[in-house]
Amino acid sequence: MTLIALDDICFAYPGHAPVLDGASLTLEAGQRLAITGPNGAGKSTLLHIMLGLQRPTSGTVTAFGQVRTAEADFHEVRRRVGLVFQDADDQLFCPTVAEDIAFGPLNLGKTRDEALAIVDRVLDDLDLRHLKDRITHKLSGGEKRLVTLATVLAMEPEALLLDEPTNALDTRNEARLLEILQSLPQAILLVSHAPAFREALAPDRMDLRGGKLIPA
Ligand SMILES: Nc1ncnc2c1ncn2[C@@H]1O[C@H](COP(=O)(O)OP(=O)(O)OP(=O)(O)O)[C@@H](O)[C@H]1O
Repeated sequence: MTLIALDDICFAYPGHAPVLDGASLTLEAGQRLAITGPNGAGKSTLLHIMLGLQRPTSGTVTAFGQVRTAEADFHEVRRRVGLVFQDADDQLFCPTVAEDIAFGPLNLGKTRDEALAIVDRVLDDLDLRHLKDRITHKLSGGEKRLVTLATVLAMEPEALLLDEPTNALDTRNEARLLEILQSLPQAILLVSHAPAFREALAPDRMDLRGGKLIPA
């Protein structure tokens, strides 16, 4: 089953040369797909387009069987697809780790008790219980990355878009993250410059060059 399809996507930031020039891909349920390409190729932009954070100048975004164009179309997509941003500081904005993780479930209409149970479960799953009451902005870079993943998993998404998830992780935490991600049932679209991590998690790979995606 196709979860997300990009068809012939073109995109330029206002006043700049095109970043995407006919990029197409599909993400199937359970698939692990890596996107590679040089710095500035447009990989993060592509992930943002999938969630409607940027709108293509032409081309089609289809998610869960429906073409998505207007802002309202993307609300459901953002509920069902979790994005781990390249920069953790773009994602963490509550005073404590527990509040940051509870934020998504509360927004989805869970009660306070339900949200707190989810916080405990996700922190246990990721072996991060010790961070629960920490002040988010005082975490180390690596701790922030792992908490970011926790905030996304708390939403129980059907697919994960991971933008450089190993950034700021030491070797031990990179290995732990790999183990955690390998154990998840969700489809994963991975943008990563770390070849060993990428190959271990996502055997299928597309290369973004000249604004197009080419099977690699
Ligand atoms: N808000 C913006 N306004 C103008 N240009 C932008 C904006 N955001 C990104 N860009 C430019 O668009 C291009 C694609 O950026 P993007 O972050 O998608 O690339 P990337 O492939 O993810 O790069 P990296 O591997 O370095 O993270 C780059 O040239 C970048 O400088």
